[in-house]
Amino acid sequence: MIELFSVSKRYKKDWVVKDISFSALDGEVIGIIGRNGCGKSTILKMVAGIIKPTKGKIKLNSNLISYIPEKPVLIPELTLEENIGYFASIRNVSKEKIDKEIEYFQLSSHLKKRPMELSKGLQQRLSMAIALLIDPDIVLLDEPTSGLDAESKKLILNRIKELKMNKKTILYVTHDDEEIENICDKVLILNKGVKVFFGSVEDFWMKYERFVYVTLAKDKATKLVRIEDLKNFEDIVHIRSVGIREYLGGLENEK
Ligand SMILES: Nc1ncnc2c1ncn2[C@@H]1O[C@H](COP(=O)(O)OP(=O)(O)OP(=O)(O)O)[C@@H](O)[C@H]1O
Repeated sequence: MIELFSVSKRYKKDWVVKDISFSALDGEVIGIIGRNGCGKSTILKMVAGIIKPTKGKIKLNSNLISYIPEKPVLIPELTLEENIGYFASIRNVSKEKIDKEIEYFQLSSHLKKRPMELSKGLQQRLSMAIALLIDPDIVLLDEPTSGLDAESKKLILNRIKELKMNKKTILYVTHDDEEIENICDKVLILNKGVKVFFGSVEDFWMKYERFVYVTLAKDKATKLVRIEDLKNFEDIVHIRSVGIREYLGGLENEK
């Protein structure tokens, strides 16, 4: 469990996280959403204990925490096998657990390669494998699937679902609407360091008016339409939902 009580962070004169409170229960995935620079990574780093809040308090029910930053932290001189071995030796991890992670993330045919020789997807899979060696209770992920190939994405998302089933508490920074709908139980929406919304995806859509994109047969034009206004169109050939991020981006652009 993760609890934030009125947490704020200041860098020099700038408050980049302002008075944030929320809690994440065991077995919950909380999506952290917002534009670039709105304080998402700063929140993860404060929960991970890498940086300290300027104000407020963070309570965790376990100190078994894994933080997976957006860019994998690997030792360039070591092979994949040596990287895992090194991190496992610091944490006293069994050979059985190492083999399990290598197998899960399908890394066995790449053991002798150095990080530079691995694709972005394989580097991220290795980073996840290392992070999960300690069997953490709290997992903090910063856009783990951003820019990855489909196979790596699937492996990582399935593993997150499994962690959730095993009652781990997960904070998940994402820019991906589909992932928000598929794996997040709740979302924390930030704007310039301020909490705009915290609650379930369903509650978000109850609170904010829902729009969809429709394509009309007549001119094949795509229009943004309120759900309750759909009945006014007779020639719709395609409907696409508007995701949370897209929705928030649209609102900001309209201002
Ligand atoms: N060490 C630092 N010193 C000074 N300012 C910082 C530092 N780290 C982050 N910032 C600033 O704090 C703000 C929030 O940064 P943060 O990385 O938390 O945003 P983010 O929402 O994760 O952005 P992105 O989506 O681009 O990763 C930004 O304006 C950033 O420039």
